[in-house]
Amino acid sequence: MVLDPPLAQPLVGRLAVIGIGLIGSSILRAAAARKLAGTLIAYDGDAAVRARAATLGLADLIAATPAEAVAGADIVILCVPVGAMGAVAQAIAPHVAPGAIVSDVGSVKGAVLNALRAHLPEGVHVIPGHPVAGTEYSGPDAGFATLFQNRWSILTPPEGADADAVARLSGLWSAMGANVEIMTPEHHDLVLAITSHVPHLIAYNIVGTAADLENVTQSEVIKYSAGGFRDFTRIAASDPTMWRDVFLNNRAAVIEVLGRFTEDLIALQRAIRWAEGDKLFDLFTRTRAIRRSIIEIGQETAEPDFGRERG
Ligand SMILES: NC(=O)C1=CN([C@@H]2O[C@H](COP(=O)(O)OP(=O)(O)OC[C@H]3O[C@@H](n4cnc5c(N)ncnc54)[C@H](O)[C@@H]3O)[C@@H](O)[C@H]2O)C=CC1
Ligand SMILES: O=C(O)C(=O)Cc1ccc(O)cc1
Repeated sequence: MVLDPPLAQPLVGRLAVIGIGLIGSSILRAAAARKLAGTLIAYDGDAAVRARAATLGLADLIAATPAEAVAGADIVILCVPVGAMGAVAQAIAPHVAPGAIVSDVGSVKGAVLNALRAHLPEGVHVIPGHPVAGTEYSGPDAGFATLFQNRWSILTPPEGADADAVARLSGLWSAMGANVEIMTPEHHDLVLAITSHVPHLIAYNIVGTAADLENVTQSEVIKYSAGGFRDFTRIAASDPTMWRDVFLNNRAAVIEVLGRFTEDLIALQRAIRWAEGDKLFDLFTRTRAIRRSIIEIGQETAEPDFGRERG
């Protein structure tokens, strides 16, 4: 996958990224590759990450404090775990210029909007966002410039948000290759509960169950793990802090979806008990069609290659 060529004129004067992990470093790489900002500034709470980001040349300036990072910034994007958004918003609040945009990339939107609005002053445009793109890897080395190419980036502006600010943020994501969609935080959190959060929970659960069984079967779980289980282990290798925070901050939607999921699972269990092959066959036929339609609209490659496609 290739990025479009650099812009003749940057879209943003100063772009500040707080949290230089997988997503933050991918934004920095994409913005640098396409010259989307006059100046790129980055800050991370971990000194070792700041040092690594400097070695990798990820920004024009690696700030020593959150205050230094956001001073004079036109757009600030918080790329920290969902549970850390409030503390970062509080730390930057006195230093963000009026009229600046503060956004984020968190996987949950309702709780993050509340956390940001609780701390940031009125004159700052709070426009939460979520690029629906990632891998099971973390840290500044894991990012890559093409991560957002042909992926959705969802913005969840609060009611009455400044239309020009939303357009500027949307333009930045488009320039990084993303397709931008706008929705309410509540809708986002319900949709992502079924498409991302509960699937991750299922992966964590099945790998945990298999690991417990392994005590009984003495390594056979690993030895004979076929394609399906291996795919689950990839997802279950995702960052524990990030995913703990996702579940703690999207509890209502996850519990709602889990309720539906367990009902459907029990129905499958019953079909197996009573040897109702038609029921199983019908469901598997429907789900196969869903997978094929996802491939057709280009949101997935036939062979997943997350994390291998660095550029
Ligand atoms: N990993 C993924 O596939 C995706 C993650 N997201 C969201 O992006 C956000 C970041 O995730 P990743 O980049 O994967 O995580 P990461 O673990 O790679 O990076 C997070 C960085 O934030 C820093 N950090 C933590 N607390 C901080 C604080 N209080 N102040 C300053 N820096 C702090 C950490 O030191 C770390 O370098 C999360 O909110 C996550 O929900 C969104 C889409 C995909
Ligand atoms: O690695 C995968 O399969 C993912 O699902 C990545 C991912 C993780 C969290 C998000 O909020 C969005 C994308």
